[in-house]
Amino acid sequence: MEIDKAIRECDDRRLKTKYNNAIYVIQRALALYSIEEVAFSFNGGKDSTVLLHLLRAGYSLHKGEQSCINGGVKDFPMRTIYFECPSAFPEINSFTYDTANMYGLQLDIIRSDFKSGLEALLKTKPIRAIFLGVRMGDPTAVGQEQFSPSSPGWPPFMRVNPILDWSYRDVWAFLLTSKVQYCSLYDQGYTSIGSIYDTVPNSLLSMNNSSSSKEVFRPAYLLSDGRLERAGRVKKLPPSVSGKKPVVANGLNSMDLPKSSLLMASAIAVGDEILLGTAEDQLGHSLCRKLHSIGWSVSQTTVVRNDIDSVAEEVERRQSTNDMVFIYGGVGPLHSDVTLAGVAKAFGVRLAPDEEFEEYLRHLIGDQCTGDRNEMALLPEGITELLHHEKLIVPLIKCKNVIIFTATNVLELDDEWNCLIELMRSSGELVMTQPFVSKCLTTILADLEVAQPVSKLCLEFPDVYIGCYRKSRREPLRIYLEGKDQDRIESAKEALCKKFHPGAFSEINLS
Ligand SMILES: Cc1cc2nc3c(=O)[nH]c(=O)nc-3n(C[C@H](O)[C@H](O)[C@H](O)COP(=O)(O)O)c2cc1C
Ligand SMILES: Nc1ncnc2c1ncn2[C@@H]1O[C@H](COP(=O)(O)OP(=O)(O)OP(=O)(O)O)[C@@H](O)[C@H]1O
Ligand SMILES: [Mg+2]
Repeated sequence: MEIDKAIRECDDRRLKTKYNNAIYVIQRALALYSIEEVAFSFNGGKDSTVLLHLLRAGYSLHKGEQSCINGGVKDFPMRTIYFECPSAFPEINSFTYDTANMYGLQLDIIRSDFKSGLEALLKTKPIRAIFLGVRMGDPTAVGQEQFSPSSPGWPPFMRVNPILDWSYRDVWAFLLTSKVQYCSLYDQGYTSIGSIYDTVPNSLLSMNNSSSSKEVFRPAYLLSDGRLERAGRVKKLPPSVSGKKPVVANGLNSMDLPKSSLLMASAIAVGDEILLGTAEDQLGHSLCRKLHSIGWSVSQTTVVRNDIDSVAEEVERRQSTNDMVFIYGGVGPLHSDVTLAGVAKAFGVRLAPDEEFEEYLRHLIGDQCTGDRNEMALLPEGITELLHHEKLIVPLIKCKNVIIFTATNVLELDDEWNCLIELMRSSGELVMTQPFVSKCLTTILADLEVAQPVSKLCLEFPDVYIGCYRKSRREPLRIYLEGKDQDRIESAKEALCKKFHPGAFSEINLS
């Protein structure tokens, strides 16, 4: 079979791995279901074109035809479904029909929507499994495996996704290596094709020549960043206006929130080395100061082991009771780097290859990243948002209300924090509440003398945080008053002083 031969003879190791895995899925599906019971959902797009040739190769191998030199171009009896839509590009339509002709596909053309079309088809045909060219990163791929039963409410069939883990690069490596035809739109700058109403050529491929009136585009395979595959799709609204909620408690919108409201965060350090006493957690301290400086309260800082369940349990607990959770440590390619797996587990999702993140890593570490599988580019599926900032070489990772810092020291944290604040401020996602006001008083009075009056003061000023601490047993006691209302802090201070003889307290500046 010509496809199989072309891939096996090429020297792209990654492509071979992807090909072998896809062929394996196809062969297992063909072992499970008879050829009458399977169908191929083909729409002339690049992903389904890849799948067509994988299916031809897989079917041929399944039948033990490896020795067939010409590959039997028309020997592909699998039922092929095409949902034809009036808003499809004419080039897509003609490519679909021409391809069906060339390979002798038995085309079932359906002109209704996917669901009712499938309902009608499955009533008359014994179809039990449908092959799709869905890839991770496609909006519809979330939660799907290579074998995924159709969703509740859909007619029952198995969705088989042999190229689920293929990237944009993998798709083009396959199409170019196997030298098969693809829809002409991909040579005109289209990189992902929807309908005529929502798809334009990808401007990143524009060869903008001012002397020519018609814009010219380079072919799709020259798009170097697969993460920008959908840049030619009509833009969705930016996060701040697309209904995404700012990070605040109780489902309130930032606009509704009084500036004095208390927002709660917690920090999780992941590191056996901290628990072993080998290293110190300096980031937690720095993070508390930073959060405090923007008026946020920190409910807890914890240290957990480099263990998926420990991370998952802590994240699950904290994310449900805090407005935001910050986690650091345990991010990278080492055996102990399990933070992302823990976050994924906490939210009940799996880790999936993230093409966008993989491109960043590829630019950062180049060749070391071109393996068959890049573990570092696995991120919690469907809940991850990459926060890009020009000053960061890799974007920050945000999973719902959990921010994952990659910083390993305070200076790196400063950089990540500053970028985060800038980004979330401009998108309206982070509410900057009124900063805290504090006063610190010292006294040489004994603890026993101040104990009761200070307890009473706490009851009189429930909105003011009143704390006592010492730097050492020999030094004076420090009483700390903190809150968001300057006048209340002043009143609490006066009330405290009135309870003792004049001069019993003196105010010190802590900054
Ligand atoms: C053969 C086939 C099977 C599908 N099965 C399901 C399904 O089980 N559950 C579902 O929610 N959507 C299913 N869909 C719909 C797709 O997930 C998706 O909504 C559809 O491709 C629309 O994408 P678009 O809006 O980008 O055109 C199926 C589509 C096709 C073509
Ligand atoms: N109109 C359709 N008819 C039949 N199958 C379809 C249709 N639309 C989508 N599909 C199935 O869903 C898969 C995913 O569609 P998707 O648009 O992501 O990829 P594609 O169209 O193959 O390539 P591209 O991303 O370049 O548009 C297709 O490969 C195909 O299997
Ligand atoms: Mg498409």
